[in-house]
Amino acid sequence: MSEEDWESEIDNAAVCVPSFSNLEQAFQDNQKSSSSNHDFNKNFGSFERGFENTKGNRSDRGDFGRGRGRGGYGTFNKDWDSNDNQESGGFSNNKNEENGSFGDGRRRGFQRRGGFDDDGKRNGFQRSGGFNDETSGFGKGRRGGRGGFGGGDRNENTSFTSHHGFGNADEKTSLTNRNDFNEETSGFGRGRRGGRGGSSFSGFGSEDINENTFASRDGFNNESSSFGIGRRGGRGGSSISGGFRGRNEDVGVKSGKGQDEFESSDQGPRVTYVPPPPSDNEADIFKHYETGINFDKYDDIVVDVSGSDAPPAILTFEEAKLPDTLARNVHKAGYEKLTPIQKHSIPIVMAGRDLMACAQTGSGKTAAFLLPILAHMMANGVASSSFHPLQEPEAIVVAPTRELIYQIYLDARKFAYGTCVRPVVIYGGTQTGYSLRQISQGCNVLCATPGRLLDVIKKEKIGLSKVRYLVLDEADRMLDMGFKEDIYALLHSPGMTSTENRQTLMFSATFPTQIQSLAREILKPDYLFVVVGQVGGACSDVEQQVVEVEEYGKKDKLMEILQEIGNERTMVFVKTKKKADFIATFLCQEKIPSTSIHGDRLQKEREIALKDFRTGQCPVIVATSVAARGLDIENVSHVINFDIPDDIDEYVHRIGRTGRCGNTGRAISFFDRRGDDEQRIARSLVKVLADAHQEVPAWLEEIAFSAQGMPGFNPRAHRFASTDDRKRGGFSEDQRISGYSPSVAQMEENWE
Ligand SMILES: Nc1ncnc2c1ncn2[C@@H]1O[C@H](COP(=O)(O)OP(=O)(O)OP(=O)(O)O)[C@@H](O)[C@H]1O
Repeated sequence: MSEEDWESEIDNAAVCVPSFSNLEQAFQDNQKSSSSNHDFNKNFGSFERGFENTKGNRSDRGDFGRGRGRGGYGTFNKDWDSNDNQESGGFSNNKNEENGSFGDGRRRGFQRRGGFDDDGKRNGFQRSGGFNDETSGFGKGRRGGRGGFGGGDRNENTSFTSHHGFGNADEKTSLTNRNDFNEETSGFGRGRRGGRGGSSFSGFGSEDINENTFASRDGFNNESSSFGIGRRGGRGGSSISGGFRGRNEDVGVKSGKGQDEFESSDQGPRVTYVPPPPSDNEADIFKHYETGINFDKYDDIVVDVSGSDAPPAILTFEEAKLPDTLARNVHKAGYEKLTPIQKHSIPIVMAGRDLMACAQTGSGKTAAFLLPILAHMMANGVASSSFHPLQEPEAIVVAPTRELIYQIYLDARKFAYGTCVRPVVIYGGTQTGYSLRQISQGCNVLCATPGRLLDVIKKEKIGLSKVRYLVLDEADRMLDMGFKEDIYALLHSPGMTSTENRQTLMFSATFPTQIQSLAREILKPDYLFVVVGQVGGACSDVEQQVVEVEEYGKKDKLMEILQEIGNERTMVFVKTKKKADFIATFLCQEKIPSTSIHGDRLQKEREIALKDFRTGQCPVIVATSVAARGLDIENVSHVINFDIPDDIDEYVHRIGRTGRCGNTGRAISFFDRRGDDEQRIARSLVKVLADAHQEVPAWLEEIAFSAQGMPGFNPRAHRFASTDDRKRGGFSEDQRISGYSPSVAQMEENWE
């Protein structure tokens, strides 16, 4: 069979899989019994898609991978769907023995060597070689052909029996070690090594299944496709929790260095996810939430504009003299009054100046750059772009996360509604072909994550010679480690307009002085710097509270707070991806409908998670730093820092997910005085609290004071430029004294 044939093989395989009706029933029961599991069922929907037309009795024969006597992808027999896997061995051997699949031990199946056999309860998938030995697996491993439910010694101590797993929930044997499952072993169809296929099966079975069952998936599927088809990942395999994973679907992280926010088409499996198109309904396009009681108080915030010949601020939208359609759209979006950053940025951008702008979270920075760009483009008679394989946009907006760039795109689309300006969004985790199709249909304003942008430039689908506006949103992040290289690559891409011939605009709520000097290199020398309030200051509408909790007491404290909060929308930030899954799962078990978002989740899952959070289906989302910046979600009443970030800017962005647009919010941060991050951040935290007129606990002040002796702590460093760094001769004290280092949270999210 040729390479290409695998796809059809897997398609056909769908017909041959066993019946999941019992299982489905179990899931449905499950859904009824617990409100926390709806996502699982949603995922199950996808799963069905992958295995549609299943024929009941074929299960006896296994063969997810459709025959060839290779065991294929195994069998789901009655033990499976009755959630008895642990007790009875789950994938009991009888039916499968003959057929490979889950049976027939050593070389092919699950039993004998542990896995789902009679020892299931004791061993789960573990100990004696995981599911199989090196060559077997659900079918067979690399040498054996297809399948590869994984295996290998690494599975030791890694069982599969938790809420994420096959069987009944069992905290003790939960999936916290799930990643071990894969490393260097085949693991459920760990593609390249694992042969063809396999499955992740995360979240089959018990009543504890819920949205977070996905958690194990990535562990299993890393570098593979598993149940998908996967170029590298071998052929086939499944990601049941995430639905069918097609060929070469994204697994998120670019290996080695780099951001999790994008993937390069050169590396790793190809992505097939095509996001659903946004609604075309006008009411949906202009849907917005109300400004809060403190919106008018924005006017009291001190604004500092530095640089020469700054144009005067405008006070009203009328003064902006926006083209009629744009003005109408602004009105329809519910914008009646300008925020301070808009008052200053709009005339500056319209005057053709470069800009570095810093204003508190949730104060309308997106419109502050989109409106003048669109107005300018319209006033200059932008040509309606039409189909062409190479597009040359007039404006490019770059942001560090997929969800954020999508949000910016929606804003651009809203403001450009009914005009000939066509915004397009492209981002990692989605099919490249889809991005290219979107671009080729016409593109005036390109919103992109950096990796995907470089990709399409390299493919010569985007030309840069007409770029008049380049926006870096969350600019400090974009110039920080991880993204900096890409931004420089963008700036030096062939055909890119020179600094003199374009306007470069940078926006953020934080701007460490070190980054300001980097930023200067890509701005015109006469750029203007607008600071609303204090650079890096927290949003004044967020009530901040720091609670001392030791690590082991955090879960209980979280429960206590969430029970108090009730159904209000809450974001819980943790330090690692694994912890995000773990906490979300824990909350679901405690009957608090929760979801999670982090860089190891598939893009589709990330979008579903966010949607569930936005709609209130899951009022709690547990997130890593991937969700810290920019996300604008209505009615987030609380942010809880389960783990304190090790970087004060990260803290400011995280708590800025609440208290937006004049609304009030509350942030509660757990502080374990023995933690390194806590020691590192203590002093800056005290300053942020004090600056925002929040209560600073005495014990925190004490810790901050004693933190001076901590390694890595720089007592003279202050990260709070009150204004333009040029005023201090271009170098900050902390820059001179110590090098800038990225936050550990960023490292975890981006580099892991
Ligand atoms: N002038 C305005 N009138 C009413 N609502 C506005 C106005 N400007 C912005 N908004 C709304 O305020 C919310 C926050 O705006 P936006 O997301 O642009 O904030 P931001 O400053 O970019 O925040 P962050 O720093 O977190 O990225 C959005 O819902 C936006 O639609």
